Amino acid sequence: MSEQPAWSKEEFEAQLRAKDKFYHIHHPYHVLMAEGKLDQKQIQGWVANRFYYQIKIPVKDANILANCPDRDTRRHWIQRIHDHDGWGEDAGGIEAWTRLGIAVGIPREELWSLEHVLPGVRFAVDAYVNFARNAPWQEAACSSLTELFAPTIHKQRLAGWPEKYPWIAQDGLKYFQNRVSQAGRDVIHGLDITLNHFTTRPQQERALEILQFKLDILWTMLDAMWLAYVDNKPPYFNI
Ligand SMILES: O=C(O)c1cc(C(=O)O)c2c(n1)C(=O)C(=O)c1cc(C(=O)O)[nH]c1-2
Repeated sequence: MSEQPAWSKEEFEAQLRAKDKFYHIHHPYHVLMAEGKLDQKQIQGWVANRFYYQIKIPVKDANILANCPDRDTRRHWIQRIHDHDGWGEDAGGIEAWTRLGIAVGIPREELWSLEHVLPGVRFAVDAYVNFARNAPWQEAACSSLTELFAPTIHKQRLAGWPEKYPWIAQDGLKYFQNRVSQAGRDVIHGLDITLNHFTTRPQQERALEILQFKLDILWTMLDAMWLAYVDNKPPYFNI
């Protein structure tokens, strides 16, 4: 069978964007969160587990930099590390997430101890870091494209939480505020790399698989949290 013709860049981008139906915004844990139906323990569980994702994102990006021989790309990509680790006066996203933790009632030391991180969440996040370490840098860049869908989810929290979770101090939501513009900027660069690197139809289909892999990571993190904090069945609960 002969190879299918490549999609145009517009069609390829549309195929990538069509993956939004698998975004974790549709996961039942997220749906409950958006509806204001999570209790404090369940919000805390999410914040404490997502912290592991937050601290690994710059490690993931450092792996992409380490694999990338193109200076111009590195000059752009390094911004992501500054966004999370902080730079100069800006304390960065990890610190903003720590403030979110404090706002939901998790002391800084407790959050940073990682004591609440579930094995399933750790495995999923580590799979993302390992992928970035081992894959060609363009594939790793492509895997960040779930950020196409992230501004919507951050805006949903900013719009809904003050009314649905009035016990969370407004200061805690700053992380989401910062990410709306940062994610928008990241996506322009990530999309540019992806649309120009994956040019044949099999390569474009490979890009869709990579994006699905990343969607699976985000979804699987929430599966682990659902079992632990909604079904009250954390690992070894029955021993
Ligand atoms: O809160 C979210 O739902 C969400 C999702 C994602 C994502 O889609 O990967 C990211 C973020 N937040 C985020 O804050 C963030 O910094 C980020 C970086 C990346 C990435 O893959 O490089 N994804 C995301």
